[in-house]
Amino acid sequence: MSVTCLSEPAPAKLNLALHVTGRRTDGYHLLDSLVCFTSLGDELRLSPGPLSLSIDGPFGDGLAVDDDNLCLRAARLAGADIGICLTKNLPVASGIGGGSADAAAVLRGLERLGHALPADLQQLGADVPVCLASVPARMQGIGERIVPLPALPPLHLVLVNPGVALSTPQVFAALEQRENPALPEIPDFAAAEALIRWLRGTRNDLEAPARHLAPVIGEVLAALNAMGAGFARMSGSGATCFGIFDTAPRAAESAETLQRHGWWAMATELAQPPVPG
Ligand SMILES: C[C@](O)(CO)[C@H](O)COP(=O)(O)OP(=O)(O)OC[C@H]1O[C@@H](n2ccc(N)nc2=O)[C@H](O)[C@@H]1O
Ligand SMILES: Nc1ncnc2c1ncn2[C@@H]1O[C@H](COP(=O)(O)OP(=O)(O)OP(=O)(O)O)[C@@H](O)[C@H]1O
Repeated sequence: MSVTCLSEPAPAKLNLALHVTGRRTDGYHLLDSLVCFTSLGDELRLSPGPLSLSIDGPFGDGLAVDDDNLCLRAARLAGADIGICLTKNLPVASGIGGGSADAAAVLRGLERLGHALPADLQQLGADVPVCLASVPARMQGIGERIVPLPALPPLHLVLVNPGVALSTPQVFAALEQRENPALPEIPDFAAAEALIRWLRGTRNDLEAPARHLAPVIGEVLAALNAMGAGFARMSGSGATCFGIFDTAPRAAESAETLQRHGWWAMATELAQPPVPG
């Protein structure tokens, strides 16, 4: 029997804009979000079964290898016996979709090995459908309505996490205004400047409740602006924030400076679209 091992990247998810537009009767919130993915992310390797998980990487110690791990839940949902190695490069519970990205990467890998995708992906997490696509997209509903967008212009990004884990349900619970306007129409952006102009007319509605729970987020945003970011905002339910810089060297230099605060700060770019086949 041939032994097949494969690797699958799990890019970090960024909510460039995130509007909360309502709430369903089951308590889930309706969202309207411009989502993109970065070349920085976790890494998954799949090898023939039985079902198992090992975790390494800079944030591996913060994540228990238990049955609830989203990698194992994804494999069980797909009915697959598979050995999974996860290199955890992204901080846990940090608003950049680490768990959802990992689950989606396991499902993408299993699909390459001939497994069918499970029907109800959202039982793994609201962000799993958009992470499965891992391309720039408008995300609506509670995360199930995904409209892929034309490629975004190149962005020189810095991601900063101050080391405070935020619980997504707690951030949603602390939201004061649940019915906000939808995103303005999303044009085809010719350059980063046009995207930044558009972003200035949008919000992350979860930023205020997250800052209430973790005031250090305000310090992170101020530090990104002080470093010369053309735009800075929190992603998802926080606490990770992103800054958009003019050039890759300025992003790299800013990340290095921000690390001196004791924060996780990484320069990155938008993920390249997956190569078909
Ligand atoms: C805030 C976002 O990061 C934006 O991309 C996501 O919507 C969160 O996605 P996620 O972490 O995959 O979220 P889940 O694990 O499905 O949900 C965690 C909890 O967040 C709240 N939740 C999540 C998504 C959503 N549309 N409305 C919600 O109210 C619910 O209390 C839910 O129990
Ligand atoms: N493989 C995984 N990676 C990260 N978290 C996981 C994983 N499996 C289970 N979890 C659990 O999921 C919870 C959310 O973690 P995650 O890193 O996905 O949050 P997040 O970045 O805030 O996600 P989102 O941006 O989708 O809200 C954590 O409490 C963690 O214990």
